[in-house]
Amino acid sequence: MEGIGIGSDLVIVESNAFQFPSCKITGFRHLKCNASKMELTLTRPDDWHLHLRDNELLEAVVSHSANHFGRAIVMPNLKPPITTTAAAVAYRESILKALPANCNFTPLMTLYLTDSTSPDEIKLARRSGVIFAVKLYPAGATTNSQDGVTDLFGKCLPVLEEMVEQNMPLLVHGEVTDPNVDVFDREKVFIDTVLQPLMKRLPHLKVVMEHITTMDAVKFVESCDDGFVAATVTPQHLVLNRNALFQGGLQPHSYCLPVLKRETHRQAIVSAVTSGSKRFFLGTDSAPHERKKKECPCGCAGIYNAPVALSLYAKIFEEAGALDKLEAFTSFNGPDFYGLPRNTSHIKLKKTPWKVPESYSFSFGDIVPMFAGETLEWQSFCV
Ligand SMILES: NC(=O)N[C@@H](CC(=O)O)C(=O)O
Ligand SMILES: [Zn+2]
Ligand SMILES: [Zn+2]
Repeated sequence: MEGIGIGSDLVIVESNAFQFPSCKITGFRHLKCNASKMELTLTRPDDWHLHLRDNELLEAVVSHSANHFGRAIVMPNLKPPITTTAAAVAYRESILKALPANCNFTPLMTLYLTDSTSPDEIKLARRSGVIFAVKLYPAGATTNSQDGVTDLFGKCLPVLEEMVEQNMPLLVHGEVTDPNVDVFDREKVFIDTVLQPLMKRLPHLKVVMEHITTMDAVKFVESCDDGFVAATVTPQHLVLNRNALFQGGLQPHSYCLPVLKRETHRQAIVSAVTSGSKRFFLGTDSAPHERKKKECPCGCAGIYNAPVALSLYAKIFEEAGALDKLEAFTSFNGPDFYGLPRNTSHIKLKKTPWKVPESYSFSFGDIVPMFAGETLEWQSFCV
């Protein structure tokens, strides 16, 4: 086979097999290389966990997601939360209104589960055609979760049974709220005390463990029956460990929930997503809060990563020598799990350094993105 040398670290060979220093990618049809740049063409990704907020914040942030993602599962933790089909339909309208012109972005709506959600509401949601999942926030677990569920097995079983009937996935913020449980152990304890019993009781309930942070979550997801349990993974839980919270001082813009964990957990999550398993897919959990609500004595949890997410996912897959598995993670595994068609349009990722803005300014204040002011290697472009 004849190879074209293009610098010290990359070689193209005519058989469509590429040699990387640490890996070999074969038959990856979209990878194009030239002397100094690497360029990937990917089926347009979707974001299976996104906070778009409402009003001026919605208008401020929506284009950062809509420019690069085809669809997004939109979280319902507004004030007040989106607990009814009617509210979700109205919220969807306001998202569509806030979109930039000529933008092909579809919000996939969710319902916020409460102790009093009725099985009829699930039927209505399914019939609406615009609601694709129901979100479980244990009451008090995270931002705007005060109206969440206090007793899943005691209060919500009829609703969960109806969700099985309707093939409606349950999305979980998987942390217990017991103040006696160490904050770093809350995901593991949730798996042991809620998710394991739930899957025993309702093995045909579709569940997405959102924003997983531990090797315990990886093991749990991998141990479940195929097609019923999956997980979303954020950029921050792939690129940062808990040291980032204290790097040179307290770092509010690295604070999210579930909180970052130790390095061994980060490595387990990287291995899981770059293994090519279909059970893991892209969910940014991009969660914008105004700067003054992050940089204050009691800062909100949530990282605004929409502008940098694709860049960081590409970096992780590249470092793992698994760029050939990136497209399944960003663009195939999610729609396949939800039973939706894959997108047909494409985006490009180019290895071209760019500087993340220090902040984004709006009339109401500013928002600081993840890795503000830093230089990242991959950039995404619409095609
Ligand atoms: N992830 C976060 O830290 N915050 C999210 C809520 C959530 O996803 O838990 C938010 O809405 O701000
Ligand atoms: Zn959450
Ligand atoms: Zn979230």
